[in-house]
Amino acid sequence: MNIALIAHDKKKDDIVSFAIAYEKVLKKHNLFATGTTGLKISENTTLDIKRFNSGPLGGDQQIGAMIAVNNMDIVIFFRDPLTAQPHEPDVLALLRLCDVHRIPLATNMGSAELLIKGMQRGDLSWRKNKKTI
Ligand SMILES: O=C(CO)COP(=O)(O)O
Repeated sequence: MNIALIAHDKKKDDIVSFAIAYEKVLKKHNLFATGTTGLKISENTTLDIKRFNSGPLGGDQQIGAMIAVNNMDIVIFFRDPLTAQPHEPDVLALLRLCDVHRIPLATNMGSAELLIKGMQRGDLSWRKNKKTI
């Protein structure tokens, strides 16, 4: 599976904790991240991650482009609902594309855990028959 990991600054500690907790599972998949999120995860785990630009510099859009061509299977995006982001339109566009293309999306730790556990038990195997909309 291709999995995107993204977090706003106040949620970086959460995504690092998540990556550490699920490192063994995540290691078996192709991981992608926005710039700073990917850096923090790399510094704290042994995970191999393809890093895109930082979010405000287009990283959300780069991940969105993968979603648009049906090349992303899961998006884990710990967004900060209490802080205005300079690139809010990009954030909304990314969330919107997940819904357009029916890509499983988790925006907090609880839902991310459910997604990963579901993936482990095969709940997302329908993603193997990747069809565009
Ligand atoms: O801003 C982000 C998502 O909208 C995340 O970007 P960074 O991982 O570069 O901090």
